[in-house]
Amino acid sequence: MNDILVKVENIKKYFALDSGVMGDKGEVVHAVDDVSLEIKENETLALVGESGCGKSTLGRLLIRLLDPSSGHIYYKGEDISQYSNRKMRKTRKEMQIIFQDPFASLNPRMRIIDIIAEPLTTHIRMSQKEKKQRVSELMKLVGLRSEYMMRYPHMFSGGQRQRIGIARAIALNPKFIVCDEPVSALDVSIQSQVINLLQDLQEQKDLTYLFISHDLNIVSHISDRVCVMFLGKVMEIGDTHEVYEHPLHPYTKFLLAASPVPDPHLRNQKKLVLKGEIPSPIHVPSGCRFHTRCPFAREICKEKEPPLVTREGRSISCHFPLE
Ligand SMILES: Nc1ncnc2c1ncn2[C@@H]1O[C@H](COP(=O)(O)OP(=O)(O)OP(=O)(O)O)[C@@H](O)[C@H]1O
Repeated sequence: MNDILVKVENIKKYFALDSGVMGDKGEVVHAVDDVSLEIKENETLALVGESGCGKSTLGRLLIRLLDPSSGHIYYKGEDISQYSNRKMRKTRKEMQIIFQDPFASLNPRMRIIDIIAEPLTTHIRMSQKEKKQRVSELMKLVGLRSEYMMRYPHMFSGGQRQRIGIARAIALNPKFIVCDEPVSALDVSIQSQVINLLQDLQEQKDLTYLFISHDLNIVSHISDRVCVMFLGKVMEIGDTHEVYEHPLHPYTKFLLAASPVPDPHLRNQKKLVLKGEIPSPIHVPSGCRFHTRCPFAREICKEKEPPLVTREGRSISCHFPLE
């Protein structure tokens, strides 16, 4: 427990947009902009922030579904950021992803047995009997009846499809799973069942999760620590309950205040109203990139980017943290 499983150092992902029609210089989206963080073995680190702040891009970078523009990614202490596809093969078995949309992420023309067994058959040679056996075990593990393995995805509900996605993700006994908004496409009544399943599997199989979510209630329920991102950058990281009770970054406080939190103690927190719109990740503001929206911004915030400073397990990037 508490060994570092995944670590990123100064990771960046910039997307170059196509050049304009007049042949002018193409613009660059700063999707992930110099992020450093660690994920401990067996923990759930939640990644939160408004739409477009770079959560999915960061999740995909960590498991090398995307190549970083610069920076380093370490898995079990090894720098995998420049690994070739061939070299990634072994590591990739230990890293999986669960996607948001269980309708789009399952091939409608494939039977469930083939969907779940896909990662197995690409990595391991197995007979049809062994495949059936393993898929049957996996289906039981995620609460599905194995008699349904010859059916197609359209014959299942959203929650069941997400269970199929989860069975596929755990087929190779991974250690690290990026859960990218795994329940946000599901009915609220189904969400907690899938969350409980993820928690049970984590316990049984010693899994480590990066849990990407918009829903701060779910995050408070499932995560050990939370990382708050804004415009490609980390604003705050810390123990989830401590961050929820005493947010130190004005942006974290805003996110919590804007979210319907059932805890009456948190509900009474003073509301914080942000100015303006989220700036463009193409034209990132100078200094602290949050300054154009921050009600507490002063002159230095416009000029100097605050470093991410860690004290007593809490990291924060702000010139004037809240008391
Ligand atoms: N392939 C791409 N090409 C160009 N821009 C991209 C690409 N992928 C992502 N982006 C941009 O990078 C930024 C970060 O996107 P990302 O999907 O990582 O954010 P997010 O926080 O996961 O958002 P959401 O919660 O809406 O999924 C956005 O501005 C997005 O438009």
